[in-house]
Amino acid sequence: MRTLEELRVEIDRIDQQMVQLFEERMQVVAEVMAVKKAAGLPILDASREEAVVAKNTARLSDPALAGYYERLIRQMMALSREYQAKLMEE
Ligand SMILES: O=C(O)C(=O)C[C@]1(C(=O)O)C=C[C@@H](O)C=C1
Repeated sequence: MRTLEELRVEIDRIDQQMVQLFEERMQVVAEVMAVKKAAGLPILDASREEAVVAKNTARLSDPALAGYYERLIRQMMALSREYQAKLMEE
Protein backbone atom coordinates (compact mmCIF):
# COMPACT_ATOMS: atom_id res chain seq x y z
CA MET A 1 0.00 0.00 0.00
CA ARG A 2 1.33 3.48 -0.89
CA THR A 3 1.80 5.96 1.90
CA LEU A 4 -0.38 9.04 2.39
CA GLU A 5 2.60 11.22 1.47
CA GLU A 6 3.18 9.34 -1.77
CA LEU A 7 -0.49 9.58 -2.68
CA ARG A 8 -0.53 13.33 -1.98
CA VAL A 9 2.50 13.79 -4.24
CA GLU A 10 0.50 12.10 -6.99
CA ILE A 11 -2.58 14.24 -6.29
CA ASP A 12 -0.38 17.36 -6.48
CA ARG A 13 0.92 16.23 -9.85
CA ILE A 14 -2.60 15.66 -11.16
CA ASP A 15 -3.82 19.00 -9.75
CA GLN A 16 -0.94 20.73 -11.52
CA GLN A 17 -2.09 19.26 -14.83
CA MET A 18 -5.70 20.21 -14.08
CA VAL A 19 -4.84 23.83 -13.26
CA GLN A 20 -3.05 24.12 -16.61
CA LEU A 21 -5.99 22.56 -18.44
CA PHE A 22 -8.46 24.79 -16.58
CA GLU A 23 -6.52 27.88 -17.58
CA GLU A 24 -6.25 26.65 -21.18
CA ARG A 25 -10.01 25.98 -21.30
CA MET A 26 -10.82 29.43 -19.91
CA GLN A 27 -8.52 31.07 -22.49
CA VAL A 28 -10.45 29.35 -25.28
CA VAL A 29 -13.71 30.33 -23.56
CA ALA A 30 -12.58 33.99 -23.74
CA GLU A 31 -12.20 33.59 -27.51
CA VAL A 32 -15.64 31.95 -27.71
CA MET A 33 -17.05 34.99 -25.90
CA ALA A 34 -15.50 37.35 -28.50
CA VAL A 35 -17.00 35.30 -31.37
CA LYS A 36 -20.42 35.29 -29.69
CA LYS A 37 -20.27 39.00 -28.93
CA ALA A 38 -19.42 39.81 -32.56
CA ALA A 39 -22.24 37.56 -33.80
CA GLY A 40 -24.77 38.72 -31.19
CA LEU A 41 -25.16 35.17 -29.85
CA PRO A 42 -26.22 34.38 -26.27
CA ILE A 43 -23.62 32.97 -23.87
CA LEU A 44 -25.80 30.01 -22.91
CA ASP A 45 -26.14 27.18 -25.41
CA ALA A 46 -28.06 24.53 -23.49
CA SER A 47 -28.00 21.94 -26.29
CA ARG A 48 -24.20 22.27 -26.60
CA GLU A 49 -23.88 21.78 -22.84
CA GLU A 50 -25.95 18.59 -22.94
CA ALA A 51 -23.78 17.31 -25.81
CA VAL A 52 -20.58 18.13 -23.86
CA VAL A 53 -21.89 16.26 -20.81
CA ALA A 54 -23.00 13.22 -22.83
CA LYS A 55 -19.86 13.00 -24.97
CA ASN A 56 -17.42 13.29 -22.10
CA THR A 57 -19.34 11.14 -19.62
CA ALA A 58 -19.26 8.37 -22.23
CA ARG A 59 -15.46 8.64 -22.27
CA LEU A 60 -15.11 7.55 -18.65
CA SER A 61 -13.76 4.06 -18.18
CA ASP A 62 -15.37 3.79 -14.73
CA PRO A 63 -19.16 4.31 -15.02
CA ALA A 64 -19.39 4.68 -11.23
CA LEU A 65 -17.76 8.11 -11.69
CA ALA A 66 -20.39 9.38 -14.17
CA GLY A 67 -22.46 11.33 -11.64
CA TYR A 68 -19.38 12.97 -10.14
CA TYR A 69 -17.95 13.83 -13.52
CA GLU A 70 -21.27 15.25 -14.70
CA ARG A 71 -21.33 17.61 -11.72
CA LEU A 72 -17.74 18.67 -12.45
CA ILE A 73 -18.26 19.43 -16.14
CA ARG A 74 -21.57 21.23 -15.48
CA GLN A 75 -19.84 23.38 -12.87
CA MET A 76 -16.99 24.02 -15.30
CA MET A 77 -19.48 25.29 -17.90
CA ALA A 78 -21.30 27.42 -15.30
CA LEU A 79 -17.94 29.04 -14.46
CA SER A 80 -17.27 29.43 -18.18
CA ARG A 81 -20.57 31.32 -18.59
CA GLU A 82 -19.80 33.46 -15.55
CA TYR A 83 -16.37 34.31 -16.97
CA GLN A 84 -17.84 35.11 -20.41
CA ALA A 85 -20.45 37.40 -18.83
CA LYS A 86 -17.74 39.26 -16.91
CA LEU A 87 -15.58 39.65 -20.02
CA MET A 88 -18.56 40.85 -22.07
CA GLU A 89 -19.09 43.72 -19.64
CA GLU A 90 -15.52 44.96 -20.17
O1 LIG B 1 -19.55 26.36 -26.75
C1 LIG B 1 -20.04 27.44 -26.37
O2 LIG B 1 -20.95 27.99 -26.98
C2 LIG B 1 -19.55 28.04 -25.13
O3 LIG B 1 -19.91 29.17 -24.81
C3 LIG B 1 -18.66 27.26 -24.25
C4 LIG B 1 -19.46 26.52 -23.16
C5 LIG B 1 -18.41 25.64 -22.42
O4 LIG B 1 -17.82 26.15 -21.46
O5 LIG B 1 -18.20 24.50 -22.83
C6 LIG B 1 -20.05 27.53 -22.23
C7 LIG B 1 -21.32 27.97 -22.38
C8 LIG B 1 -22.29 27.37 -23.29
O6 LIG B 1 -23.54 27.22 -22.68
C9 LIG B 1 -21.81 26.11 -23.87
C10 LIG B 1 -20.52 25.68 -23.76
